[in-house]
Amino acid sequence: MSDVSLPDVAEDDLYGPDNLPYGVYTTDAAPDRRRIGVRYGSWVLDVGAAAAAADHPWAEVLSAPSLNPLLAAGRPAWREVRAAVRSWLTDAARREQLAADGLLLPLDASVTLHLPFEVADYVDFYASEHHASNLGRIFRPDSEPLTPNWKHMPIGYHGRAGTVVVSGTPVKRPSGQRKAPDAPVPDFGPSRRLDIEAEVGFVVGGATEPGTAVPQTALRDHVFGVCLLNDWSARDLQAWEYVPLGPFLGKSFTTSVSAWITPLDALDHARTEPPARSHELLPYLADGEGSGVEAAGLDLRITVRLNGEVISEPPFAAMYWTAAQQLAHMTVNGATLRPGDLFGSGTVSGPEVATRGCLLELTWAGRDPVELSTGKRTFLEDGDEVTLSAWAPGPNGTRIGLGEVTGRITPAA
Ligand SMILES: O=C(O)/C=C/C(=O)CC(=O)CC(=O)O
Ligand SMILES: [Ca+2]
Ligand SMILES: [Mg+2]
Repeated sequence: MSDVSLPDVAEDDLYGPDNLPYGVYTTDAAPDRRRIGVRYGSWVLDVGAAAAAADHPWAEVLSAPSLNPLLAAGRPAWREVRAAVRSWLTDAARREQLAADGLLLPLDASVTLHLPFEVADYVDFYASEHHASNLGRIFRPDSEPLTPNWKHMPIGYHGRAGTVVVSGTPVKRPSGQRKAPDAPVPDFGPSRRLDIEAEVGFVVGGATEPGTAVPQTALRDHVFGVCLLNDWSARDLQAWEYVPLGPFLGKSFTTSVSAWITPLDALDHARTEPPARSHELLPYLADGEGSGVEAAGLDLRITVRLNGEVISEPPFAAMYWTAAQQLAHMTVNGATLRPGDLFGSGTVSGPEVATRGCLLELTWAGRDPVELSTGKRTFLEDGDEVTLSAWAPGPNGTRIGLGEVTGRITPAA
């Protein structure tokens, strides 16, 4: 008889057998040995060691210190590994054996989670009509809220892959050029308008050759899974620098992602129709019948907490552009994909105030502070902690947890 407590999950666990997200962890006993883990309830499976013990064909890829080799292996590998892990973890005797062998460990303080993949290229989109209209009104009050291109293509920019960090990493307040609208010249100093952006990140695998356009129908061949993403944004730096090339230093200092990557295959019950289109789309972006991709929208329910208090609940189902359209658009010019590419959805904002995904919108540029039990907030103060969490509908009324991404603001140097 083994003396380990039985690893099991309740039916309503956010991390049951229909979820099985991937992460990378170390233990206090082996702090230098990064391993790929699959989360099962409040347990983590050492999937490389479990696959090696089972002589699984993808054992070598699963024994890497990051998810990149698995991302490179492509969809057939993702499916085979997911099916194998599911079969191991839904077999109670096998689970008990894995725990007895030390391959299924409690997710406790002795386990440290790391950035699960090396980020190749990072792109951030701007796909919520509510967010884009609100930002247009705030940043460009004398123009139409949406630019003329907005409903014809998913607008995006290339971000800084090297500053993507895992949940829990402190976020140092950036310094830079700030210029108030009525000031004659800019000054330099710590951002006074530090903000969040609640987003969903899409993790890409399966490389392409230069010159290849990836159609929407290939979404599942290239999107391995989703994470939560906070695109920390210094609004004062951004407002002064962004004309005419777009966001730069105001967003490149830190981008935080959740430690667990939920496979796209775990989100089948969350698929939804995107909103109705008011403009006819070019064929490579057409949805519904024209695209061959049914229901590429996703019903993910996000919660934003500031110092533990809920300040917003952005609905991902309200996004105008889908991940399939974003993937098709970012490769339509023949740009390659690399394993580890990451694209952000853009800030997720719904139609109501309490569903807006950033403080700039929630407070209308500081005019209407958010009320916390500890006082009012316009933008973030040093010591503030922001946590995004989310879940999606799963089979039979269950919920699929998308983990959380958290970060605390530390003072500028
Ligand atoms: O409209 C602008 O000038 C700027 C918009 C953003 O800050 C958007 C951005 O990072 C994209 C997004 O998250 O939706
Ligand atoms: Ca953003
Ligand atoms: Mg960023």
